[in-house]
Amino acid sequence: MSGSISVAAAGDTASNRPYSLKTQRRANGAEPLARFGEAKKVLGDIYAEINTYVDELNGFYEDPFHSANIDLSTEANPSAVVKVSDEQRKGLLDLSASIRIIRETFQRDHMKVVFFGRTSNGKSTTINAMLHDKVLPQGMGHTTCCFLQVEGCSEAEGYLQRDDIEEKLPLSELRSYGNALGDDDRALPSAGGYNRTLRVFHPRTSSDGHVNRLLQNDVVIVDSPGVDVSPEFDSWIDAHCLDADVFVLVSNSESTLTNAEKQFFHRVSQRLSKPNIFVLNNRWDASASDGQDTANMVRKQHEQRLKEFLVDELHVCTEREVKERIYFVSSREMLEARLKELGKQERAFQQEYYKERRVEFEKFERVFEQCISRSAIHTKLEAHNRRAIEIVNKMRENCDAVQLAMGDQKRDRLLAMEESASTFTRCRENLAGSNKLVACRRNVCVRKCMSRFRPTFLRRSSASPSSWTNSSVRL
Ligand SMILES: Nc1nc2c(ncn2[C@@H]2O[C@H](COP(=O)(O)OP(=O)(O)OP(=O)(O)O)[C@@H](O)[C@H]2O)c(=O)[nH]1
Repeated sequence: MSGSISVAAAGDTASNRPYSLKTQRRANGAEPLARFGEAKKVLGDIYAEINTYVDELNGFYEDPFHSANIDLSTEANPSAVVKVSDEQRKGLLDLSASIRIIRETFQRDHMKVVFFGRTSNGKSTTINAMLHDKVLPQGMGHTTCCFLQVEGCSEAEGYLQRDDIEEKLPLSELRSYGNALGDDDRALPSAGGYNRTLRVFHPRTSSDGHVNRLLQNDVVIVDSPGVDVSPEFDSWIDAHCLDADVFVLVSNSESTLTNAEKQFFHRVSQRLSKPNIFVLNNRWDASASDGQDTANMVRKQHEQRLKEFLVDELHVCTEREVKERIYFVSSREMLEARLKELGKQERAFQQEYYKERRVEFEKFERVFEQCISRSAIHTKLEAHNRRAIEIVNKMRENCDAVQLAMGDQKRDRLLAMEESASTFTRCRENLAGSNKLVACRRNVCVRKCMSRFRPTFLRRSSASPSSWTNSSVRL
């Protein structure tokens, strides 16, 4: 999948496409996570532009003559003025409503990764290592008691939000609400079991100016209660996984995958088509004490079993792809090293061969970032891209229908005008004929009058005028 987003219509050449993400990415050398934001921005611009056209068209449909600077006050019969049909106007209003909803929806779109695994395998520690900060509570025993969803916020101070109340809670209460080992009874799963969500809003940029790359780039990270604490897999998947782009199974490299972990991912792969699953064999620092040979044998055994699980059982990746999906890491070492580098702690836990594990953790992060960005663009933004093309096509159909209807109306009017013109010509000819007839009749009449009254007139006119007074002319 290229990640190239374009609403250019078929037939457009690559050179005249205004929105080629590939070109933009090449120009600014953007890293994988940034591509999602770029794609989102480009789509936002596209939808804003489409919206302008829809508004403009709407203005025209409402009052076509105003748009064309035609003064209707001089129109003899305004009710006969050409109008856009209700159907087309409604069609356009519907498009406008869809654009508004899509713009609102995709502003909320993000890249989402969900971490699963058995209690104490190190899910929270891994998330903290990836965030370069101790955001989530971590520790021995069963700690995470509900789904903790970490998101970026622009505020300087982070906050919490429960799924049942809107009120923002201070970040300092995370231990009370999200941690089964909390020191009071406010831990979340009172109703709704482990399926509850506590949203953890963490500043994208910390007070010391450190930019959190994942949160900065719209990545939402979900930590889950251990898969061994509850069998509510289906409801977990429905509530938290249907929009997930990537799943990370944090397993314990000191043991083997448990049935609960396998079952969970069987359910996931049944409900989602080809989910992107990464497996982190965590606590790999423990292998350092066993010597390299033993570590290599254990690693091979894990790799073989995990390959069978992902490729042969779940069918979620190929034999080639699986190499990029399995990692042997120590999240604790990684977290502590990063905290030390940021000056947040003095000493860092490190075992022999730490550097190899660090390289592997960083490789996981790189591949993970490429995968989540590609998946989110593909599943989330491409749907909006397709919808944008649909909307443009519908607008075009709508305009075509209006143009056709107006063409029909114009033709009818031309026909009516031609008919009126020929009636007018006929009337003028009739009038000219009538004038001739009247003139002719008048002449006949005059002649008749003359022939009848002329002798009398001449006779009288030859007599003296005094004789006229006592006599009258009889007609
Ligand atoms: N040695 C070692 N310890 C680790 C590693 N990762 C995590 N731990 C420790 O394991 C304990 C449990 O880690 P968490 O991150 O809380 O485990 P979790 O999977 O989130 O556990 P729950 O929240 O209870 O489900 C903590 O004491 C961590 O310090 C690791 O890579 N190596």
